Amino acid sequence: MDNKLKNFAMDLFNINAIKFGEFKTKVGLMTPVYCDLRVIVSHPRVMKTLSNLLIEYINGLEQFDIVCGVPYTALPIATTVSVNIDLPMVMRRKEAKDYGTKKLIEGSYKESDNCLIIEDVVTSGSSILETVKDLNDAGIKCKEVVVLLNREQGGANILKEHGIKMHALLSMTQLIKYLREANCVDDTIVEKIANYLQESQVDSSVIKKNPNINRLKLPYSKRVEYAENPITKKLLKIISDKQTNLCLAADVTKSADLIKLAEQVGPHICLLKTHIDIVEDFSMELLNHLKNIAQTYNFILFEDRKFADIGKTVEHQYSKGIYKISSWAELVTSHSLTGKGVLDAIKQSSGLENRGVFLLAQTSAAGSLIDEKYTKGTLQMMSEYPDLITGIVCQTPLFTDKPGMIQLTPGVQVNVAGDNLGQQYNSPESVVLERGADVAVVGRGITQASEPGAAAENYKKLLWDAYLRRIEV
Ligand SMILES: O=c1ccn([C@@H]2O[C@H](COP(=O)(O)O)[C@@H](O)[C@H]2O)c(=O)[nH]1
Repeated sequence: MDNKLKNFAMDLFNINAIKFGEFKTKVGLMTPVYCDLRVIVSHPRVMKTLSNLLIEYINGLEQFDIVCGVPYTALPIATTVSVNIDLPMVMRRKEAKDYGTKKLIEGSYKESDNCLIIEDVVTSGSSILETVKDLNDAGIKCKEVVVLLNREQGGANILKEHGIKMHALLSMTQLIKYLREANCVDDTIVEKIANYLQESQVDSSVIKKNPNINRLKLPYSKRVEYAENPITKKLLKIISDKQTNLCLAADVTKSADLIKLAEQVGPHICLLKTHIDIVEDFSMELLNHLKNIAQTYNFILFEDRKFADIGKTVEHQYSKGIYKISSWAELVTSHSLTGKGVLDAIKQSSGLENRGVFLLAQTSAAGSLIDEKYTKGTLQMMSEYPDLITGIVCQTPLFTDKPGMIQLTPGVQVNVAGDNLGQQYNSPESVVLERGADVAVVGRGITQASEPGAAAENYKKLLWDAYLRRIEV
């Protein structure tokens, strides 16, 4: 089987079914490898090989009453299998006809027939689940799917969670290994794909309840109506009106520098993020200046306080002390570490009408102790406080089905070299196109530029162009 698969991998490469470069996926993110198996229908020899490979695989599985291909690419593949092993096939329509039977499943079948599903490529498994749902609604049982290629991005686990066992002829790792051995790709591509697979894992949250709502494809202006928090609405409107998804990390230590910076970059940003406790000559006067500048240039003041204590302490840290954060920062960040008490404290002290919170679910720092369980717990907290949470601070698209929430991504610079204290950078294009950022945080890329205003304008343009490419305007 190994040799046959290797030859088949070469066939796929030769007919241009596997491409390397920069491609957009179904959910709007970028990928360095694209599998377009629709072309197989034009290559009967490759189709025959695929059919034989699938049949060899299926013969090792339990018996099925019927087979069904996931529309559309897998339809002809399932047909060849059906014809060659004499296994009846049914077809799933993507839309019901508006005349005649209005059935979604075409063909002859009995209720409780056991159906084998066939699919070409699996990323999240969402298309398979849509097919399973329609088959189940028609009374047909589906427990197993055979796929040509598993992209290894989490689809197998998601299907397992839904009671579907996935069998794959090839995994992405295997495919790339075969192509490397045959010198069809070089080590740089192999490494790029390995990194991409590691960084683009998906979980059940990407299985959208409503396939029409995907924040990565929706313009900011259209997302306003989905936001439940008033500051989130305000932010989305500012982003849309000013055409900027740039947040400045204004990490300077003197009031005069902060004011000057705010004036210089004001026209180009939607958020001005502060660490107010690093300002050596802090006074409430500084905040009055900042509030005026924010009003003049229409941006939001955002204190990156990263609350992480018990609720009662956070209540004081938020509203009392010398900084009185709640009185001027419309947005703050919080860790999810100590649980919901923090959010309740912020909610109580601010009222809901004019404050929002970004929860930190991942960090850009190397060696962070945040693991997958912590990140998932943070997303759960987000779902429980839709009226308070503005979004999530993270590095990868952890959610796509909540267009009213904003993904804020720090660690952004044109020069992606990183610093000597663990900060890791990605380019403006990649955070928006590959990592799902709605708003990108840029600090030293602007503050250390010789002309911060011009640098901010440049970042604004790069980020906005990437956003336009993402939504395909
Ligand atoms: O994971 C995180 C969370 C927050 N930050 C903050 O963003 C800026 C980044 O500044 P640069 O100069 O662009 O590195 C800074 O204020 C951090 O506190 C982050 O970097 N990573």
